Amino acid sequence: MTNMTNTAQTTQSLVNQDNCQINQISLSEGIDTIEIIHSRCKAIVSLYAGHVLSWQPTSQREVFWLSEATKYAQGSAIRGGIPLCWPWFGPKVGEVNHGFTRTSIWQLADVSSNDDGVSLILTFAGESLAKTWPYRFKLTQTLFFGDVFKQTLKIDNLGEQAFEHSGALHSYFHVSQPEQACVPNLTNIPYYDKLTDSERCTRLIDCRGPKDRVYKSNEALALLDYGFNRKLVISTKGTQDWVLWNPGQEVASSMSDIHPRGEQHFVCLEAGFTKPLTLAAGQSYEVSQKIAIQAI
Ligand SMILES: O=P(O)(O)OC[C@H]1O[C@@H](O)[C@H](O)[C@@H](O)[C@@H]1O
Repeated sequence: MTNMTNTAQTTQSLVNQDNCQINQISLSEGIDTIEIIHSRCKAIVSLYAGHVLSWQPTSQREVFWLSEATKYAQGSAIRGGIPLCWPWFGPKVGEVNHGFTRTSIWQLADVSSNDDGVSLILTFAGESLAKTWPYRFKLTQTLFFGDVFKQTLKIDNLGEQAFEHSGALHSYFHVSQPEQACVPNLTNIPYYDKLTDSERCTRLIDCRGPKDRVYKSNEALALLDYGFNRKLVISTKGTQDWVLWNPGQEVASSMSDIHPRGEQHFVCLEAGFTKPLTLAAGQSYEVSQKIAIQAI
């Protein structure tokens, strides 16, 4: 968060209790963050992009990786945390990679806390926000930060025609080293390998990059980290696949928003529905993930 602290800030207190402080911090360029300090955890969420930046349960290491070189500026995607990819996953000619949601401003609709943690509700609605995607929609993101983390994205089609959409909860998990991290549940699961444009099924030994794979599984999985001696147990609803991505050293060093050697400390495990689904007029669709931490 080093490059956030240099920008002009004003702070508004939203909750001020013995076990919980929640502040809304306005950075320059119209970017606001919600900072949570609770007896169970600390967390930061950006209203720009509706983006979780940080979650650190008390007595644990940070769970999400966030680039020290990312920009906090309108029009730029934030590198790290949990970008929300929607209404499409991946590239689209003439449009922003992974959809406009991650470069749009969200509203804070509700904040609440109890002894277990903090819940936030964020919303983002619009119509015709992309040349190739002229539909009317509302997104409602519900977040819970405590000993566990829960995230639900509800998508409402508010228009009068069906639309196609795809997306992902694109989590960047903080790991000791990709070489020390593995996901046993993905071993022997068939995947589409974006790097070779081929369907494959190989043993997954560790998470070192370059890897860019769409696994055909939506089963709960565990990201084991033998350097940090912890296991992140991730379960989902409403998704179709898991995307495993780490750019590797060569590609990362050409990306201006990844700090030097930054790729040595994250593994992206994205809860996705990467193949387009049809959402009828007036209908809604939900994707969610829950993350718990266990020692190994
Ligand atoms: O640079 P972006 O748009 O944030 O995308 C990062 C990566 O996101 C992953 O989801 C994709 O599978 C990769 O192909 C892509 O490189």
